[in-house]
Amino acid sequence: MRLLVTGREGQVVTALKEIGPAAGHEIVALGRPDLDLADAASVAAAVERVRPDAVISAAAYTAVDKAETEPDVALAVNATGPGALAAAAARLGIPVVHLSTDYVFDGTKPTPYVETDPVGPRSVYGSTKLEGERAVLAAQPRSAVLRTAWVYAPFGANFVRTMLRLSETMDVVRVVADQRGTPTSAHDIAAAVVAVAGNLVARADDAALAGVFHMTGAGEATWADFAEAVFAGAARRGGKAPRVERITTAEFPRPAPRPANSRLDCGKLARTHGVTLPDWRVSLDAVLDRLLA
Ligand SMILES: NC(=O)C1=CN([C@@H]2O[C@H](COP(=O)(O)OP(=O)(O)OC[C@H]3O[C@@H](n4cnc5c(N)ncnc54)[C@H](OP(=O)(O)O)[C@@H]3O)[C@@H](O)[C@H]2O)C=CC1
Ligand SMILES: Cc1cn([C@H]2C[C@H](O)[C@@H](COP(=O)(O)OP(=O)(O)O[C@H]3O[C@@H](C)C(=O)[C@@H](O)[C@H]3O)O2)c(=O)[nH]c1=O
Ligand SMILES: [Mg+2]
Repeated sequence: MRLLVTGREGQVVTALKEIGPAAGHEIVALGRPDLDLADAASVAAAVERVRPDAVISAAAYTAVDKAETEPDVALAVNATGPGALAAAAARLGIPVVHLSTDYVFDGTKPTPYVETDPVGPRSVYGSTKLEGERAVLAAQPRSAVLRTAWVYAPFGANFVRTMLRLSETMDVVRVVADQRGTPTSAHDIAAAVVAVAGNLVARADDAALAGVFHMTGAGEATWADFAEAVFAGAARRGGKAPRVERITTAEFPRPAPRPANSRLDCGKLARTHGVTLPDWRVSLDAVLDRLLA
């Protein structure tokens, strides 16, 4: 397949550029200024120029706290732009795989979220991503919206690299222990996105392949558990392992609220697309190997 991916340096787009060609796929990654999600005309022109087999909507305004003071930019990038992307895909008759987030939920459910649970975003980032889901599915119903969470990679801005950076100078790192979710590797996402796109292209008449799906690593953790696993992995490779001080969300105030429960039930994706992501601890090990080898 020839896949047009939005963004150039993001975690998921970079992982797609790494794994796509080896699997026989051409990855055309386009970002600003050639494809600017805040400029709908540039988005449509890019899709028409590349004429891909499917579009992967991986770019987003992901700075969760900064979005609180830039709601207009976040809405343009996370919703209006993806809507224009999906409209252009619909005109060419090609499917869209669009990435979304656990932050569409309020986090009050005591058990993992399923796709039919009511949404209730508590942040500008979450509400603009929800608008993006709706814009994509309205413009091109033959789309798969994949909600993932807690994404990390050997590159880019993510929690694993933040923790390793803090470990250089700190003996104790304070990390919230009352938000629960599942870390998800960008490379696992990339492989899953290719599989889902392949299904949508190969079985264009199968409406069950479209819609909203949850897609995270397997297992669960708090951010404090995640930090401890990063430090334990660093220690096994001869690096520094600060102590994690487990704190509450109230003890770590930030502009945007985060959901207390970010766990996503991924059964629908497994049943419909045959896609299951590995346990988060296994994938973390592979990323630490690359970062600390
Ligand atoms: N990071 C996470 O923890 C999570 C992410 N997601 C979702 O997964 C997807 C991938 O996230 P991730 O790879 O981590 O994202 P990153 O934050 O690593 O990268 C964001 C990407 O978006 C691009 N971008 C930002 N603004 C624009 C714009 N105006 N026009 C075109 N491109 C733009 C950036 O471009 P450039 O390369 O030029 O800077 C970059 O490639 C996103 O949809 C995100 O909402 C969901 C759950 C968790
Ligand atoms: C750096 C740091 C963070 N934290 C907490 C804050 C927060 O609750 C949690 C994670 O911090 P982050 O800044 O990585 O969180 P955040 O940017 O909110 O991560 C989110 O990004 C968006 C794009 C998503 O879609 C989500 O799935 C999620 O991955 O850890 C600590 O407790 N101690 C620390 O030293
Ligand atoms: Mg962040």
